Amino acid sequence: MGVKLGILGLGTVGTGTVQLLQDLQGRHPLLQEVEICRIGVRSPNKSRPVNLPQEILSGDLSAIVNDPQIDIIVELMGGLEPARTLIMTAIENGKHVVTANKAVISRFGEEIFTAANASGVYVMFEAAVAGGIPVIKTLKQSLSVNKLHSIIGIVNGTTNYILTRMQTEGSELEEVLADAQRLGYAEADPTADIDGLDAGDKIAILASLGFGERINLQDVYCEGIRQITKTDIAYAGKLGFVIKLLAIAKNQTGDKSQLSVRVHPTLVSQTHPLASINGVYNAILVEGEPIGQVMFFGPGAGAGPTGSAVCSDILNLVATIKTNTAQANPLLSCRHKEYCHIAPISQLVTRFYARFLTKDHPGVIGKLGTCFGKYQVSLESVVQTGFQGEMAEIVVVTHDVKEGDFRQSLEEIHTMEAIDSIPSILRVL
Ligand SMILES: NC(=O)c1ccc[n+]([C@@H]2O[C@H](COP(=O)([O-])OP(=O)(O)OC[C@H]3O[C@@H](n4cnc5c(N)ncnc54)[C@H](OP(=O)(O)O)[C@@H]3O)[C@@H](O)[C@H]2O)c1
Ligand SMILES: N[C@@H](CCO)C(=O)O
Ligand code: NA
Repeated sequence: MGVKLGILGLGTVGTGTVQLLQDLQGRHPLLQEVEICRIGVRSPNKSRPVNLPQEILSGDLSAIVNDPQIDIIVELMGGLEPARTLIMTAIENGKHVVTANKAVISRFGEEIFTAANASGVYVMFEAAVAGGIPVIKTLKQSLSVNKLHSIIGIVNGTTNYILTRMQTEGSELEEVLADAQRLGYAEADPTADIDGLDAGDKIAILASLGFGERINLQDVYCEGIRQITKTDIAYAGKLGFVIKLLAIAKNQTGDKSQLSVRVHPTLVSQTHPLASINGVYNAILVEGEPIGQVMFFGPGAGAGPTGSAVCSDILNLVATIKTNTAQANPLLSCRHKEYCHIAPISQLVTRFYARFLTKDHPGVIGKLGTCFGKYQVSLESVVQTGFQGEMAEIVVVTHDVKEGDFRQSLEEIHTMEAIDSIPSILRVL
């Protein structure tokens, strides 16, 4: 007997998944057991780039998750609702679930995985983070024998594409964004990508797998790339850095009480392995004991790569169904019980880059230095190269400092007569 799939959504990822399942030569033989039974879409009569019997397509998604014949529901529609309710119904009906939906998993993980464990089914989500890069199963299985120190990723292709082009062309964000939308790399509403929210969902998922407990999405600090200018990219370059939107989960103390989970644009040394990840590509650098550093690189989106991730989950489920064991496989099910304590961003210890516009008075750099000293901010470098109109431009890079102390020093600096403005404050890896 074949394993029967009900697929919800036949857009970019759904199409990539169906195309892979329709072309089985040279792939794992277990995929031959898979039978695409029903596909739910919004507009069943729309023309599609895949050949399917018309009767398979339906606009009644609820009927699919309630169909007793279906073994696995593959949710590839996106959005919070009705995706969440359909996933929950599928689980209650004893069906395994595969989803690419990072938004649903990062927000409703507790409800979904608790229900799945109670129903004795698995919810798989390899496609939800970094598309085709097999990072979910790797963190859950291969790397889970390590004690992790950090997970640092470029997990949003749209912003990496924009930052890469700003860097190579010396352009401003708006120009590149408009072009990226025209080329179909950025969505019509790019908010979730540009403001770091998509990367926030993804690092919440990776952190929960890497550090063994649930993450409350509200605790994840998210800062996007809207404020990045070509001026900062140029200064960063002169100082030996590139600017990347990094998603970081880091255990600052080793006892999980100081886990920091955050997304923000970051100055990355040009010699760091993540500095050379350009365009729409994703990469994730994991550091743990005893493995040391391991990095995954590849396509984070697109029909083929994401379809590959979805089908790898389907393959795992087919193998499980075919082995017919009543025991839950702890490497496939969710083991989380508690929520992680996440340190507030004010407790973060990091280096900073800051750019000041000041009056061109004697002694300004000295006054800045004195104020920094008062708040334990030690400077690694100070550069004054340019002018913006009448204003002198001063760029500093600090040594490691507690974010709360640094922000306090900036509050005082803001009140100085010689300081016009502080156009940018960025963290340095
Ligand atoms: N695109 C990527 O490269 C990528 C990468 C990683 C993860 N993901 C995730 O994969 C999921 C799907 O993304 P996608 O890019 O494939 O989306 P998409 O191209 O917009 O396709 C969505 C599909 O779902 C159907 N659909 C949406 N809402 C529906 C509703 N309320 N009722 C019935 N059908 C509905 C649409 O039907 P119609 O075709 O009839 O409109 C369409 O077939 C999302 O969770 C996304 O975050 C995408
Ligand atoms: N919008 C996402 C797609 C993959 O989740 C990105 O740009 O990486
Ligand atoms: Na993946």
